[in-house]
Amino acid sequence: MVCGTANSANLGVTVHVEDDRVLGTVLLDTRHAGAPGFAHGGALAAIMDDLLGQVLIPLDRPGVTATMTVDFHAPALLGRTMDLEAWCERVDGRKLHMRGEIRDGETVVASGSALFIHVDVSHWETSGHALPPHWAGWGATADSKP
Ligand SMILES: CCCCCCCCCCCC(=O)SCCNC(=O)CCNC(=O)[C@H](O)C(C)(C)COP(=O)(O)OP(=O)(O)OC[C@H]1O[C@@H](n2cnc3c(N)ncnc32)[C@H](O)[C@@H]1OP(=O)(O)O
Repeated sequence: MVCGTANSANLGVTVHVEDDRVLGTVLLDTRHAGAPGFAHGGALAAIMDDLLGQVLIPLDRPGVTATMTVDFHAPALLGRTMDLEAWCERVDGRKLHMRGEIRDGETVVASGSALFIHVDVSHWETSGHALPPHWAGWGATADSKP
């Protein structure tokens, strides 16, 4: 619902990995409004959750959000391309401490911190839906990492 290109109702987030960081952009419009002209905080929170979750890829650890805090520092205007950045601050066993920012130019519009928990890929098999083929073996070597 945030970045999936197969979903025409996605929020239009695009991301890529550079070294151990996730960088990206998003351009919100009237579909994502809270107050007129301003992005809904829930849309920003969804973007933050997904952005922080993308850090699982360079970490090579499958995981899920256990808890997340989003601080809203400045109003997010619709119709502006905002920059996204996220990284892993600390790994403590299965606990993955993620941080990220949504910025409009030099202004940090929102910052986020989350605890993700490293899970086995089998965590998602309980839904009965097929997993993406490229998830097979994901994180198999993660436990041997520092
Ligand atoms: C190509 C790929 C693309 C991938 C790109 C993906 C992008 C999308 C990202 C979206 C991410 C999501 O929205 S994920 C969807 C939303 N999240 C969920 O559905 C998660 C639902 N919750 C759970 O399934 C479970 O509660 C888990 C897995 C989080 C934890 O259960 P568990 O495995 O049994 O582990 P458990 O023993 O309870 O907890 C392990 C340790 O974490 C701590 N812990 C657990 N929960 C919390 C918590 N809320 N706050 C503080 N601490 C916590 C425990 O105290 C414990 O610490 P200690 O005693 O060891 O010290």
